[in-house]
This record gives sequence, structure tokens and C-alpha cells, in this order.
Amino acid sequence: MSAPPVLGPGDAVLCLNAGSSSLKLALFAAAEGGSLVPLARGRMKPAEKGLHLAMNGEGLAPLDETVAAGSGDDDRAGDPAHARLLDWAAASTPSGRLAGIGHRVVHGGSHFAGPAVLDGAAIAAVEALTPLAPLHQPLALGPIQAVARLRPELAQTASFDTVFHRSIAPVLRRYALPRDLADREGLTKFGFHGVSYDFVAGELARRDPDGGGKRTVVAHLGSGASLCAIRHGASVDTTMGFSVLDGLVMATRCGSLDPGVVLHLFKRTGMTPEAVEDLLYHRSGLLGVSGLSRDMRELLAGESAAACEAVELFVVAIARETAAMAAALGGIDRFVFTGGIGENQPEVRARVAERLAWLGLAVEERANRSGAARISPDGAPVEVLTLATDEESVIARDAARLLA
Ligand SMILES: Nc1ncnc2c1ncn2[C@@H]1O[C@H](COP(=O)(O)OP(=O)(O)O)[C@@H](O)[C@H]1O
Ligand SMILES: CC(=O)OP(=O)(O)O
Ligand SMILES: [Mg+2]
Repeated sequence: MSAPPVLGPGDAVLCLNAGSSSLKLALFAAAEGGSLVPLARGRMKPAEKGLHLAMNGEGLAPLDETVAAGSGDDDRAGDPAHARLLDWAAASTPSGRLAGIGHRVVHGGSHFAGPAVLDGAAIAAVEALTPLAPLHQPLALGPIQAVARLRPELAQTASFDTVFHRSIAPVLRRYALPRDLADREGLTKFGFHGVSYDFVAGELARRDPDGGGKRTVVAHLGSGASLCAIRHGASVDTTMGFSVLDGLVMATRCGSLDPGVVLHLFKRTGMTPEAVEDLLYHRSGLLGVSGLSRDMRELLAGESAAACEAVELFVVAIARETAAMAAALGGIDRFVFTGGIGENQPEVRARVAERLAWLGLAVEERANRSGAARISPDGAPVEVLTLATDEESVIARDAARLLA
């Protein structure tokens, strides 16, 4: 590979954040002095006949179009949309030089200890981790491979969800399985949503430079949801484990589940591994319990007993797992809500705080309703905050460092 390009003033990085329910996009440009400024944000979404692209930024020609799927093999169906996105990004870059593409990759396994340039060997290593995140890894690999096909000379980088959790102590990563089997098969807690926690930890340090020692629990409540116990900017424990199924109740994933249930499904119902996988990843969680919707907005508006119970189960799981995170931290001084639900649903925040009153959580109703940065009453023992996550800015920061 040729020497990676340095990011000069006006050069841009396009960031792709592939999650289970969305592909979020952002274009960042380097300013004089090296800081990164977001120029545009948007999304790529499946549409009836291809992929819909939307990008908006001040002073830029917006992108709002559906690009038809390419012909030929399914893997390449998204190529025309990616080509359009790359053209738009280059045309929107102040210097005209799109220096690279940064991706969020859910699984870095034990292979990646930090963000990485995606050369051929690194892409192969990301692919090799697909069995550990069968439904997430391909979401990032699709765009990575499309860009590699369309613009092989363009540098690509990856920021991994798992990297932030490498600071978790070995005993908290270990499952109580036979040691040799666990070690041989790599059965360990990896933890996810690390790109988001990295952003939140950095933002907390910026806003409260002396607060590093605060025992902090961050709740990333989006389509996937997890908690992270953070102290001194590092992950101490988290609720997701070997896979993205563990911990909290999610939009369509079950969260913590007695493994006996899975055994029962195999032995008594004859379900195949693929059917059980589909059940636990796509048909459980809020959707499965409510029988109505995977979207918290619809469940809060719904009146059926099943919808109400789904929301209650979501809240109960957060309360239970917060206690586990507090145990890992030896207490709790600060609780942060982030992610689509954490940032936008005061009712969920109020109900979580109510269930955790015994641990010192409380929210002030007006501040909570308005989504203020701090929603706990003055003098409360636990600071309760809302903070909008920005995974794309972490992807851009990592890419800029790797390209320099
Ligand atoms: N006002 C809102 N805007 C967007 N999402 C919301 C809002 N209120 C609740 N949500 C919930 O947030 C979820 C999406 O969160 P997000 O963090 O964007 O998820 P992901 O990154 O996993 O796609 C949706 O499933 C929805 O239930
Ligand atoms: C790790 C994970 O669950 O990601 P998402 O919330 O984007 O699905
Ligand atoms: Mg997300």
C-alpha cells in the first residue's frame, strides 16, 4: 500500500456508523490547527428499489435521492449508492480532497487493540470475526468492501466497539465455564457500543475536568442497548458480553436470558440454531414482548397491557443492571442517558430514576421534560445527565490520527 495521506486543512473524512437499525453518515473536515468540524450528517436507508441517501450540511448542496440497486450479485447491489455517496462527499469537501473513509465496526475481537487502517489484512481480520457478530459485522463489511471495490486507492479506517472495553478486569470478563474450553474458544466478555462510550467519556472529561474519579454509569439506549461502568475515562464493566444479546432488553433482542431457555428450545421444539438466532436477535425484546412494535415511541403511545409490560421490562432491566454496574464500581456518583431513547424519552428516564431511588437517583421533572444536560435536583447524591452521543466524531478522530 502507498503511504497513507496526511489530513490537510479542508481535507475531509467520511464516517459511516453501521448499526442494527440504521447507517448513520457524517462528513468531517480538518480545520486550520487540525481540529475536525462536522460539515454534514445524514443516513443511508433501504428503500423500495435500492438505497436512499440523505445528507445535509450548512452551505452544502443537500443529497436526497434513492439510488437503484446495481445488477448482478447481491453483494454489489449497494455499489451504485456508495459511488454516489463518495462523489457527493468529494464534491462537498472544501479542498476537494476526500482523504479517507472511517467506519464503526462492532467487533474487533482480541485481534484489534485500537482503531486500525483497513488494508487487505485488516479487512480479512474483520471478516474473520463475523461468526462472533453474525448480524452486525456484515453491516460494516458491506460498505467497506463496496468502497474497496469502487475506490481502492482511498484509505479506510475502523473504530471498533469492543476496544473501549479492553480495560475491564479479567475476572469481570470471565464466564464460569471450564477454563480450557473458554480460553480455547475465546468465550469471554467483549462488550460493545464502545465507540459511543468513548465519545461520552471524552465529553464528560471536557465538561467536568475534575470529575474523572466519579463512579459513572452510562446508559446507551438505542436500538441495541447497554450500560457501561466508567471511572477515570475507562470501562470497568459493561452489560453486553460475548455477543450483543446480553444485558438490557433491546428493540428486538432479548437481553439477559437463562441459557436453560435456549437448551429447552433446542431439545423440546426442534428449532434449528438459525431459527433460535433469529428469535433472539430479531423477534424478542420490545417487539417480542409487546407484539406491537420495536420502537419505544410507539410503545409509549400504545395502550395495550403487553406494550406497557414491554416498556416496564425495559426499565426493570436497566435498574437491575445498573445495580450490577454500581457493584463493579463500588457505588455510583453519576448516571448518563444517551442513545435514541436515552436522549429523547423523558418518561423512560423518569421511570429508571424512580426504580433506582434507593441508589440515590432522582430527576427534576422540568429539567427532565426539557432534556436539560443535568436533570437531577441540586444537591442530589447522584448526578443524572443527558448527553447526545456522537459516534461519528470518534470515527473521524480515529481516522484523522491514523491518516496523519
Ligand atoms: N425522538 C426520537 N427520535 C429518534 N429515536 C427515538 C426517539 N425517541 C425514541 N427513540 C428510539 O431510539 C431508537 C433509535 O436509537 P438510535 O440510538 O438512533 O439507534 P441505533 O443507533 O441503534 O440505530 C429507536 O428505535 C426509537 O425507539
Ligand atoms: C452493538 C450494538 O448493539 O449496536 P447497535 O445498537 O447499533 O445495534
Ligand atoms: Mg447506534
